[in-house]
Amino acid sequence: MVIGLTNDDTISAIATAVGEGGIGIIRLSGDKSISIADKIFASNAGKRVINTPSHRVLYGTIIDPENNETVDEALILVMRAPRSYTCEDIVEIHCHGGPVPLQRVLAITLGEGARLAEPGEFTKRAFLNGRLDLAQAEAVIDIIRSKTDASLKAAVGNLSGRLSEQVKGLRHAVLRMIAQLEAAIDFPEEDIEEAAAADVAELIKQADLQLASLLATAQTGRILREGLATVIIGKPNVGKSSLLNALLREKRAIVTDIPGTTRDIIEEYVNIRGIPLKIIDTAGIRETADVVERIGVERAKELVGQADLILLLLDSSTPLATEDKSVLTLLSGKQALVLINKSDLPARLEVAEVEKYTAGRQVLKISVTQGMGLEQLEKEIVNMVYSGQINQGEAMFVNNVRHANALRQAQQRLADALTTIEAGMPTDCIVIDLRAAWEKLGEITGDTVGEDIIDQIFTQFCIGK
Ligand SMILES: Nc1nc2c(c(=O)[nH]1)N(C=O)[C@@H](CNc1ccc(C(=O)N[C@@H](CCC(=O)O)C(=O)O)cc1)CN2
Ligand SMILES: Nc1nc2c(ncn2[C@@H]2O[C@H](COP(=O)(O)OP(=O)(O)OP(=O)(O)O)[C@@H](O)[C@H]2O)c(=O)[nH]1
Ligand SMILES: [Mg+2]
Repeated sequence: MVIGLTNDDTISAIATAVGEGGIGIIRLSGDKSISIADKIFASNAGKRVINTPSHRVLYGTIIDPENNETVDEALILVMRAPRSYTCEDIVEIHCHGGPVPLQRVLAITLGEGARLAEPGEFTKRAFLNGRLDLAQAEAVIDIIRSKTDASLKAAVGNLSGRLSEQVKGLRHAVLRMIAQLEAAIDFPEEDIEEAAAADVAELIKQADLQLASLLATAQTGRILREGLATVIIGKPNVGKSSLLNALLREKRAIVTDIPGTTRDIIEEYVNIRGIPLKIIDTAGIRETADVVERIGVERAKELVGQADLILLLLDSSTPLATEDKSVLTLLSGKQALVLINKSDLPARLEVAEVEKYTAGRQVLKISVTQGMGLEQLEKEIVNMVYSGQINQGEAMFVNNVRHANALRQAQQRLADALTTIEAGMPTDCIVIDLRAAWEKLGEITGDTVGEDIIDQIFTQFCIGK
């Protein structure tokens, strides 16, 4: 998509969700917002939009200028540049929240010279006009898409600039290192350059610590944003679908006592104590001649490869079968909890026996139908996600893969600079590595990032945001 330099246009879009709602909002941004609104709005008190100060509301009706027809009753909110979300003149038209009035009012604004906004264009303007940096703009979409209170909290922290501040601090530190080295180059004495390089080596180590502690939050941050990809596996009839239903607290998947009930995968989001789980119920894993079931089994095995967490179910009422052992081999290299289900029934399978095959992974006894052990299961999941992250309430999370990658690359560049120093290479070479680190960090805040990446980020937004 080409957006290019379209900042002169006045843009318009429906800002609220489609469908019926109490009220709905059409938002205009740009130089002509106020004059367009003035033309299509009649205030009950006889006031004019063009004379309305910033952050004031008028009450009246929207009139179609084509035929002077009254379209809807509305409130008009005026926010004048630069005191607005986009730093441009903004007018919001609050009308009744139905698709027909909203589309009609939108069409009227377009008829008066506004252009339909591209996805994310309001927030893109906020970024281009310097109200938000790129990481903050990305936090806006994370807020909209947040899945739990904890995800929301992480995103709101990023909108307020918590991550940006740290990144800016790091960039500043790298810039100071470059300045120190460049100043030393100008001295004829060799030992001044060497001393500067030794100072910078220390500073790099400090910056690396800060980067490492930021990156340590990335795994949890990604989970808060995208959900913990959790796959339930096990041989047929162990209670996988029952567990999904119990965690969801609704009867989502079909449960029967017939092995091979679940054929296709079922995917749902569930909120486990603030952690969003993308939970996937799979077909029971076994050798089978049934073509449909076999495809289901193959897909279950594939999903294991992509999962963050595996919940492997066994049946307490039967000894370990060959099928169980083959399912257990799938755990290799994965984070997993092993659950011995149906522990309400007479036990034929003990924890100690199972532990022979689980390579130190935790084994819990549960009964889905009796609700036994489910609380502990939820606690263990939370522990796994937050492990090592103390003080999570106030913590800042790198919740975005793009940011984590840029941080990792910056860290690599700093490591390169350190190697360069230790090899006694010329100061110019150190500066090249440091500059690369500085640029990588700038990609997070959008200070050093190409238009293609910017476009790619904002086109993921919804229209009207
Ligand atoms: N109706 C409505 N609700 C909304 C938004 C909106 O645009 N419209 N927002 C966005 O989508 C969010 C709020 N974001 C906003 C950010 C800045 C300004 C603003 O006018 N800022 C000025 C004025 C500050 C002041 O007077 O204190 C400024 O910063 O200069 C408004 C909303 C969430 N709720
Ligand atoms: N006694 C007892 N029965 C259970 C328990 N959990 C599930 N069941 C029963 O076990 C049977 C199979 O449950 P499902 O949830 O359909 O098992 P599944 O693993 O999804 O089975 P497939 O989809 O066929 O692979 C049902 O009759 C459940 O009611 C439990 O904790 N105790
Ligand atoms: Mg099932």
